[in-house]
Amino acid sequence: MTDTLSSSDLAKRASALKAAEFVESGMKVGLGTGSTAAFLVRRLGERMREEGLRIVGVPTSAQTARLAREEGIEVATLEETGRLDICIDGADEADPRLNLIKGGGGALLWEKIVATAADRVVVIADAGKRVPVLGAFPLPVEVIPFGLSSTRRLIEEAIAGLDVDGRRVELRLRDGQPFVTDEGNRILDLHLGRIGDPLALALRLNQIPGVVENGLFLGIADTLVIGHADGRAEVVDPGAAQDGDNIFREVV
Ligand SMILES: O=C[C@H](O)[C@H](O)[C@H](O)COP(=O)(O)O
Repeated sequence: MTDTLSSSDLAKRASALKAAEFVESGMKVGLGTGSTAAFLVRRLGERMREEGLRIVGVPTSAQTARLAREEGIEVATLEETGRLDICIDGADEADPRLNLIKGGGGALLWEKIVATAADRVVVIADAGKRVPVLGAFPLPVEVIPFGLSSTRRLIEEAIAGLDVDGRRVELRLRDGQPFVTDEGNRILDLHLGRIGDPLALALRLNQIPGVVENGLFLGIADTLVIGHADGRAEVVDPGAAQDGDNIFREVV
């Protein structure tokens, strides 16, 4: 199995295996989406079979719900669970304050709802996801299909006045057709290059009618687990280890 994994997948797996150790029996767990989160869900399934771990999982996408069920994890909704003990999810970019871009797989809306319902949010990623400044990865914005071209124009106008390097807005396609999210919405990818003020951008985007949510996760993550291809994983916990003062935490 190990032989067939790329070095990036080995790193993703290392971070997921480390984060799986934070999960204890009886916990209600938010289950992320994407290739890194898939390693986590499989590991939790393995722990259930090997050690009798008992958890309830709240998936952040239909895709993760399917995988969790395949692994024998009890799947529930947030309505059923109430607050979660922990949410573990991947990311597309993470800056030094653990602010993130998410939604590369189109699951940002459920992911943000599930993450903000959890007492602890752990991000799992390979080292390449760590960036000094967010924005090289296109920022996904979930919009409703009604009035899409008008919403898109308003987004273009909004970013024209903000501290970013690029301004291209692209409708996400899959197999030549507009990508459809689990909520039946569309994704606009904002090619910004560099996001000088993520908070200003997040607030501005979410004021636009037709925008459901954006992929900036500001002040949401508590811990970052960075995996390496040799199987090592570093746990970065800025709240505990560094300044501990995340200016976004109270705001978004
Ligand atoms: O919508 C998808 C999610 O935000 C993913 O967690 C993110 O795109 C990272 O995915 P991966 O682990 O596949 O790089």
